[in-house]
Amino acid sequence: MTYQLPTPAQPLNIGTRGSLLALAQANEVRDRLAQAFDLPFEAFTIVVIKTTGDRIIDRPLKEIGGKGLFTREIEAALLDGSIDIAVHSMKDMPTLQPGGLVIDTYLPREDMRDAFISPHLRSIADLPEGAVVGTSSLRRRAQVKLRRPDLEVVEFRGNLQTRLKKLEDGVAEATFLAMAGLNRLKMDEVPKAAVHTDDMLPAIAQGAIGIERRMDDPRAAEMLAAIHDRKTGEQLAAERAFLATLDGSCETPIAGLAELNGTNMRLRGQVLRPDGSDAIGDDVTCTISDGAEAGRDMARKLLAEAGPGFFDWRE
Ligand SMILES: NCc1[nH]cc(CCC(=O)O)c1CC(=O)O
Repeated sequence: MTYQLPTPAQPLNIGTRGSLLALAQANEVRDRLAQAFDLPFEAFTIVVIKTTGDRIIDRPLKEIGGKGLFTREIEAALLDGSIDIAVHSMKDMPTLQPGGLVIDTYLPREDMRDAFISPHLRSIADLPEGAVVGTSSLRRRAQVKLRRPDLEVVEFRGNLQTRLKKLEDGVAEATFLAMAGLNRLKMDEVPKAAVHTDDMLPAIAQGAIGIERRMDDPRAAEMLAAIHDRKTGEQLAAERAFLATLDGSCETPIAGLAELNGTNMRLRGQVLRPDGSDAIGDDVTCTISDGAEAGRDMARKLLAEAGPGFFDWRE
């Protein structure tokens, strides 16, 4: 280490949102850094930052709109120096960071699959004709309707506990959550079944934690390099290149997953009409170092196939 390591008197400030999942993720980053540099926990402070997305909980995300709903305030804190690093669910991160900030560190990826959550049923196929499913995710809504046009999808926002309560109250028969979140929170008692990626291709970067820092902070760069997971970085390079070229906003149902096999990468991508009436997908294999290029190529191919108006609502 070339730089002065943090100490309890001058701790490294770790910024995060305040949800249970966000805190678990920030704690994991602190634990890994403490371990890697043999530092006491007191050499790190976890700074909770409330974002616009956390503040507005009574409206669908797509209505509030705009990218970076869950990141703007955290990135401002990085830029003004009140925090040194920020921990994010990469699924929620825009593909571009504000000038002066960079994300180039990832923890080992958790289970990237979606979980089917229902007190009594095990899979989408088990749902009776016309059953109600809750989700706030445009991707999951479109994927469910694609597979089962008979199902009714209702808006389901709020944290994990809120959603589980809604299931208990019978507001819906089932919902979906990321396996990663359930695993990180050790919510073993939640009635869940992992959905095969052939049945529901996950969101870009689902299950991956990324760490953002100032570009001109060599100490943070050197510390983070010690806990970086190269394989997750390679997967996300391809997935996020795919997303960036699609220019996906939170209003476009997009799915994608890169998987590594030796020196090869299998990349799958999917774009869907928001009402689930149509979907276009692709599945390619390339060498890992070509992943980002494969992601961009796939995006261009799917966009050409989709044509203009593909993402428009059609009620
Ligand atoms: N959009 C919310 C969000 N962002 C990250 C996760 C789960 C953890 C992850 O994918 O890393 C979730 C909740 C969910 O989809 O169940």
